[in-house]
Amino acid sequence: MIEVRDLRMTYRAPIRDAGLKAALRTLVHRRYQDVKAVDDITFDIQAGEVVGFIGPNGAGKTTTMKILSGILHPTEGTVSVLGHVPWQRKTTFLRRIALVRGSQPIGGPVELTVLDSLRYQQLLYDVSAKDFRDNLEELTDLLELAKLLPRQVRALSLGERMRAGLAMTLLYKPDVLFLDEPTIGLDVSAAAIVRRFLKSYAERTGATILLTSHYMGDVQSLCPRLILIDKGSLQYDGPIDALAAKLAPYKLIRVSAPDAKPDQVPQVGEVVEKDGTTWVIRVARDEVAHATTRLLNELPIVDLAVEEPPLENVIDRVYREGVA
Ligand SMILES: Nc1ncnc2c1ncn2[C@@H]1O[C@H](COP(=O)(O)OP(=O)(O)OP(=O)(O)O)[C@@H](O)[C@H]1O
Repeated sequence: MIEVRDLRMTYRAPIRDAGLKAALRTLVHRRYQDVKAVDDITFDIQAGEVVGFIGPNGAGKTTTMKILSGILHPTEGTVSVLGHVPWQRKTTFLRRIALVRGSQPIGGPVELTVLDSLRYQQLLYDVSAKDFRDNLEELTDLLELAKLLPRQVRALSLGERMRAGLAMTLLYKPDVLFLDEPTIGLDVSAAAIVRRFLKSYAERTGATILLTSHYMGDVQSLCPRLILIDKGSLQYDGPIDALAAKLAPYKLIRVSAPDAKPDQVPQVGEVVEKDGTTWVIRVARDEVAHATTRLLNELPIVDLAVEEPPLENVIDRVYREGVA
C-alpha cells in the first residue's frame, strides 16, 4: 500500500545576518543553508495498518507526510502510495488519500458554514448524493457535529475545527489517511472524541493510517506499530509492545505490603515511587526473576505486579539519549 525506499529530503533554507543592513543586502545577494530533513528512510506499510510515526521536534515527520501525500517532491528516493508516485498528483491518487493537519484542520474558505464546506467538498471529490447523505449522517453522529453544521467555519474553536475538518476529509472515504498531530491543542475531552472516532473509523473501513503525534495516548490507543525517526533517520520500526523491551533495559515491580516496616524492603533496585505501603521498584530486566523471589521471601506481600515502564518514559529517554 505504501512503499518508501531510501527517501531523502534536503531543504535549501535562506539565511542572513541580523539587522536591517543584512536584510537589504539579501535583496541582491542571497545566501542559503542546506537542511537535511529526511536522511535515507525506508519502510513499507500494508493495507489496513495503523502506524504511529513519532520523533522529537524537527525529526522530519511532517516532511515525510508531505512527500507521501504529494505536496513535496523529495531530493532522492522512491515512494509508491496506492501504486502511484505521490508528487505526480494524479486525480485518481488525490481522491483516495487525505492529509489532515491538526494545526490547520480546514483549508477552504472560512466564511462558509460547516455544511456548505461539506457540500463544497462533495463537489470537489465528486461524491454522489446518496453517499453524501449516508456519510454525512454517520460522520455527524460519530463526530457530534449536529450543532456545528449551520455555523461559520471562522467562528469554530480549534476542537470544533478538527472535528469538522475530519468530516470534510472523510466524506470521500479515502483509503489512505495521513494524520499530522490530529489532537494538537485539544482539551482532554475533544482529544478523546477524535481518538475514539479514529479508532472506530479504522476498524470499520480498514483504512491505512499513518499518524504523527507527540501525545503517547494517541499512539498507544490507535497504533499497534510504531516508526520512530530522529534527525531524519529511522530509529525503530516494529510493534509498540516490543519498543519498551528493546529500548528500556528495566521493568517496574509494584509491591504492596501493608504489614511491612519501611526499612524492611530489600535492596533489589531503585525505589522510584512510594505511596504508603506500596513501592514501585525499578529493576534491570535480567534481574526481575531474582528480585521478585527475594521480595516474596522477605516481605509480607499482599500484591505484586511486574510492569513495563510507561511508554512516555521510554520515548522520552530515546529522544534524549538516542537508541543504543
Ligand atoms: N520549508 C522548509 N525550509 C527549510 N527547512 C525546513 C522547511 N520545513 C522544515 N524544515 C526543517 O526540516 C527539519 C524537519 O522538519 P519537520 O517539520 O519535517 O519535522 P517534524 O518532525 O514534523 O517536527 P515537529 O514535531 O516539530 O512538527 C527541521 O529541521 C525543519 O527546520
